[in-house]
Amino acid sequence: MAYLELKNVCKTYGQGLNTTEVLSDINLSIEEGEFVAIVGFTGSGKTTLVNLVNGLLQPTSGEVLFKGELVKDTSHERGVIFQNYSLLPWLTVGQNVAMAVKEAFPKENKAVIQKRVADYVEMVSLTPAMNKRPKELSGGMRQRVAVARALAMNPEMIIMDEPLGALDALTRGNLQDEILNIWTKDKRTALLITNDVDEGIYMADRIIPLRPGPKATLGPEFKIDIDRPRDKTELNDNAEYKKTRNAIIAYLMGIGEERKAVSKLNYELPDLSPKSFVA
Ligand SMILES: Nc1ncnc2c1ncn2[C@@H]1O[C@H](COP(=O)(O)OP(=O)(O)OP(=O)(O)O)[C@@H](O)[C@H]1O
Repeated sequence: MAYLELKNVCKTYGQGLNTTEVLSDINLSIEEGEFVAIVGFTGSGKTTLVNLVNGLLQPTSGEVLFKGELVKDTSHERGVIFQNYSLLPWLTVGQNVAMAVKEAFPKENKAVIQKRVADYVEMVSLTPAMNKRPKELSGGMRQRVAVARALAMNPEMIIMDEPLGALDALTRGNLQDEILNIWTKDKRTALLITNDVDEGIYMADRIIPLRPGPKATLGPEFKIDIDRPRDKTELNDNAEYKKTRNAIIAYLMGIGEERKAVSKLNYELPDLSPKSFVA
């Protein structure tokens, strides 16, 4: 049995003449312990997909199953790191993280909760900002609080909706490593939505493109056959990395060209710029 399974999932917004089928016939199967990345075009329905997996949205048709059960609601078994950091503005950094930890561990005593909060705030290097409110933080700092908050809840499955997009390269690299550490150490399952092909190759076991909508659907999967732990500095010279990256980019560029030929809409490609990783 797959750990997470999407079977023929379609999602439509609007009614009558204003109906748009955003996602069409999505089939996805993720095994326990896997790390899967979905690379998608801007506006293709990535957040809709995350919300279906998370339980915030229900499919118009088809099924989303988590450990064999229909996903009907959100659950802290599936922790989501959203791209828009969604912190409570009247709570400090520590209080924002503590609220989530208390929800996930309602029976734990105050000292255990405080220790967990301190550990995760430290993990994202925000201990000096522990007592600050979101409006006193930069966008990147807020995003780091959102990462700490989601991971501190110890979710069985980590779902990430372009979580690191707003961050500078160094912070982004550090958080990628922290997320990978937690995924490895705690044997988690992860679904990463990203527009950064290199981030997908560095982190995932498989990359699956989400073709642009309307009626976005998943493309063929690309397996990332590179041993772990992966070394960012060595990746640039790794033949498998180059081969996989080229294949994914050729596929995405092909879709871009195909779409341009049939539509005047300008689709924004995922980030394909050549990259040197920051060690
Ligand atoms: N609640 C809604 N009602 C109507 N249309 C919606 C709703 N939510 C999203 N859409 C539309 O569905 C499409 C996909 O949106 P979604 O946010 O899932 O895409 P995305 O790939 O996450 O976008 P981005 O890359 O900009 O974050 C867009 O055209 C959007 O306008």
